[in-house]
Amino acid sequence: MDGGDMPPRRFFCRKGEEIMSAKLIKGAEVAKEIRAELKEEVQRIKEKYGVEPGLVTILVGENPASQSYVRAKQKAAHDLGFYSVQDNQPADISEEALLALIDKYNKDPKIDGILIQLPLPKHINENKVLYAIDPGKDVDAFHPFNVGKLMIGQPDYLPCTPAGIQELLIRSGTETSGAEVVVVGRSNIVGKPIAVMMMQKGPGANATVTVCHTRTKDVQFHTKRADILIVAAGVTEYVKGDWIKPGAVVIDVGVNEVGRTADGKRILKGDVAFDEAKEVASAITPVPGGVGPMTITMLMKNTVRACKVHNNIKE
Ligand SMILES: Nc1nc(=O)c2c([nH]1)NC[C@@H]1CN(c3ccc(C(=O)N[C@@H](CCC(=O)O)C(=O)O)cc3)C=[N+]21
Repeated sequence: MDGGDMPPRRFFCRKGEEIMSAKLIKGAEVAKEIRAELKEEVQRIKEKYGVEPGLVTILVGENPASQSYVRAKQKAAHDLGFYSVQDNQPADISEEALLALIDKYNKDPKIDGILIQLPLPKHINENKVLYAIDPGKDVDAFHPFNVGKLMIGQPDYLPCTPAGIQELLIRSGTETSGAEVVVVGRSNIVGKPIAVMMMQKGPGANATVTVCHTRTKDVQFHTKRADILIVAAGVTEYVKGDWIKPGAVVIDVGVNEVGRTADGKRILKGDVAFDEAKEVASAITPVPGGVGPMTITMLMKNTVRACKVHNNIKE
């Protein structure tokens, strides 16, 4: 699926210096490993304590991409043996009714994690909704309380996509301490939190971080200096091969649907021009099969953690 099992192509870049095609950081495989670990943990918790992690995913409206993400989250929760609820609401649900729904799940002892799929319809104030989630059930870690705790290096929950990225860096053996990390994108969901996480103390971090965004004067100047380049720009194939320092590790957070196959499957491309980048980087995440599956896995991990906290399970 991630097209990565071709023999490495070799070519010569500078005098006699052999460059190989980049190693693929296969998020889909790492995600599978972690889910297998989580599944065992869920089993153990069920047997020993008689409780199961409970996750509700709330989807407002009928955006096809959102539907497909929510389906993937539900499937993952089901596969791990969670108690999982899919709550679909019409696009014209009032903000008041949505807040009431959140309150219901805040009070539901079977529910450990509440995920409200973003984006929400325009008539609903996203901030108001995110504030309404009980921070202890905020498995996305989007509530300002959890954002604040992350900022001071005391997170209860890590935001899922940044957590997945950090896990991939750790498991691929990438040295982060003292590394020049360049993040392209400043969203609240990816760019800002991953920048904060990479500069904290601790494993998979201790980096020097630069954040580029739409008002950055010379993005390439920065990306060319990166030992680790994290791209969450939301623009298809934005970063070209010659923007990358030879030997850099490239994390592509983009998920851009560029079309559909004859049988209706989504054709996805990242925010990095993969074919060029893989000839320059030492390691790179593919799209699909890179960061995306890790995001969902970290959501599962947060939900298991929430279940343990809610049931006073200390192991
Ligand atoms: N409250 C909230 N939490 C989120 O975590 C959240 C959200 N809203 N809104 C949208 C974004 C996007 N997102 C993705 C998750 C998994 C894949 C994923 O698994 N992608 C697969 C491909 C899936 C496909 O084929 O469509 C892959 O990259 O291999 C992608 C994107 C979570 N988000």
